[in-house]
This record gives sequence, structure tokens and C-alpha cells, in this order.
Amino acid sequence: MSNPEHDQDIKYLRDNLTVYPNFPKPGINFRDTFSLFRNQITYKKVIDLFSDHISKLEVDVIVGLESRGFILGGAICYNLGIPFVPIRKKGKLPGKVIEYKYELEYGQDVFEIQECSIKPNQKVVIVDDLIATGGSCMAAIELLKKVKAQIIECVILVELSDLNWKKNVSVPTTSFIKFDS
Ligand SMILES: O=P(O)(O)OC[C@H]1O[C@H](OP(=O)(O)OP(=O)(O)O)[C@H](O)[C@@H]1O
Ligand SMILES: Nc1ncnc2[nH]cnc12
Repeated sequence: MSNPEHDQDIKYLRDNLTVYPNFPKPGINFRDTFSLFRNQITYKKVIDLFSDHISKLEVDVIVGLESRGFILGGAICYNLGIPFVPIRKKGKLPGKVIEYKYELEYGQDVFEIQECSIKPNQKVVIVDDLIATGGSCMAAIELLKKVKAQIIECVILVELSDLNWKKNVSVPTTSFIKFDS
């Protein structure tokens, strides 16, 4: 059900998100979510939107994707009193890790998760700032399947609706702000 207060906040956030044409490559319109995080009013609106949505789900752990998923995940976990687990770019996490290579709008990368960070059957929500091709979320989903997590949902601030991410993402996904690329 649509919440009129949320609808107003979402419009405000959409109107205040800065776009940088031709970054990091010609032809890419880079939607810079840091422009919302560096302002205390918009950052609070973002964290409240996520926290309100996730508080209605049954969730044990929030998994944030490097790097902007960390800025969201930490604050949401603090609000809801649940643990945070990172998925990081290759070579940053110590101990036993599992890796998955993926493609995104402007290149490719490798994600890793620590094997010990999730217990079998834990209910997890993935959070990130933006979904474009869905490559990052798909990689996170594959890693979480390998550690036997129960993936409840991906919750994303901005979706680029025309990039066909739905074909890559096999779990329910909620996004708040919609743009075309
Ligand atoms: O849906 P996709 O095509 O996978 O693209 C989305 C991902 O791209 C950006 O991160 P990026 O990999 O640039 O990393 P950063 O947050 O570390 O800068 C964004 O923050 C998402 O994580
Ligand atoms: N257009 C875009 N803006 C910001 N982050 C992105 N990640 C992938 N595509 C992006």
C-alpha cells in the first residue's frame, strides 16, 4: 500500500540526487547517491525509508554490498538492532572466503563473503544504493546461496529501470527511486 508521506520523501530524494554525465565512462549517467548521504536531511529520509520497510519483514541479518551498501546497512542495522554482514570486493576480507565474478554497467568485478559470517538458514536482506544491470545483486545472491542463507529480499535505493536487471535478480526486490539510465 502506498504511504503518502513516503511518496513525498521519495519525490524529494529523486529531485535531490545529483547525476554526472559521462562518468566513469562516456555514455554513463552516474547517479551519485553520495549527494543524498552527505546531507543530514536526505540521509535520514533514506535510512528511515529502508528501516521502515525492513522492519516489516522477518530478518536476522542485513547484508550490505561494498561500498555504498555499507553506508546504508550500518545505519539500518543500528536502527533495527540487527547484525550487519559485508560483501566486499576481492582481497579485502580475511579468513575463509567464497568469491563470485560479475558484470556491471561499466565493467566487471569480484565479490567475496566470509564463510563464517552467515549461519545456515539465517534470514537475510541485501541492501545497496543502486541497481543497474543487477550483476552485483546477482553475485551477492549466489554467494548467499553458497552459505545457505535464506534470502528474503533485495532492498535498493535507486533502480535504473531500463537496464533489464530483473532478468538477473531471482529474489523479490524493492526499490524506492526509479530512473532510466
Ligand atoms: O546493478 P549493477 O550493474 O551491478 O550496478 C550496481 C552497483 O554499481 C555500483 O557500485 P560499484 O560497483 O561502482 O562500486 P562502489 O560502490 O564500490 O563504488 C552501485 O553502488 C551498485 O553496487
Ligand atoms: N549509472 C550508475 N550510477 C551510479 N552507480 C551505478 N552503478 C552502476 N551504474 C551506475
